[in-house]
Amino acid sequence: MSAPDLRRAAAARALELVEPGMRLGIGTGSTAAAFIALLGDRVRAGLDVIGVPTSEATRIACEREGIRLATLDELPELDLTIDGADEVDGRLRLIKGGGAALLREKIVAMASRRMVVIADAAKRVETLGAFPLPIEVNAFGLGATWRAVERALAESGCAGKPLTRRLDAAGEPLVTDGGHALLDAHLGAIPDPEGLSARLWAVPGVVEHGLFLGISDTAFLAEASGSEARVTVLSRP
Ligand SMILES: O=C(CO)[C@H](O)[C@H](O)COP(=O)(O)O
Repeated sequence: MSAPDLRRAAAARALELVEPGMRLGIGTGSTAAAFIALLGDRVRAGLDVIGVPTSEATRIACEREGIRLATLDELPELDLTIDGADEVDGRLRLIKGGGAALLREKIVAMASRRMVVIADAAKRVETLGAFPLPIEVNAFGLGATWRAVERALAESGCAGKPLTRRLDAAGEPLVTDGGHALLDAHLGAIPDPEGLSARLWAVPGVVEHGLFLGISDTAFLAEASGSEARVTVLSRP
């Protein structure tokens, strides 16, 4: 069972939630791409839905599949967002932003009545933080913001952990779809995600961070079971 097979199995399970006429938030990343491909098949077979993409990459992928799109200005309330995640804990708290789309992903998820995560079961963790936490920051005053973020991390029990600036494929500083810089905090473990979230939001140059807390209520996690993919449903207690 390959990783693409697992992504497709999780995406197929989420597709069962999609009903005609729904306004969908459409996530970013390789698992979201599997969902977009399956949704495209359904749209070509006559399903009428409209989507709001969470990144330029997703917008292009949806257009290629013939999925009708709108902006969040045109559709400020959505029925359902389907998106991937980099880590999922037992309380459905997430780390997202591995694909640099965390800001739009969070705005779209928060505008949705429901956010459902699709992922390989390997993303399920006991404690968030092994995946570097993405922190989107305004490029103005980056040095000062950097130091303030380090202080916020230290106050949250994550002292002395390295912070790096995300680079793009060409090795240049990455610029997000929103025109911002992206930092990655290599924490190993986040003992208090809610406390860290509050402290990061208190830093003026922080635009958003990749902790999604209390946003998603369901995750479809796919793992191999013999030659089949088994999808486990994780629900927020
Ligand atoms: O948050 C994201 C993009 O910003 C993605 O959803 C996350 O990185 C998971 O990606 P993938 O499905 O490729 O593992």
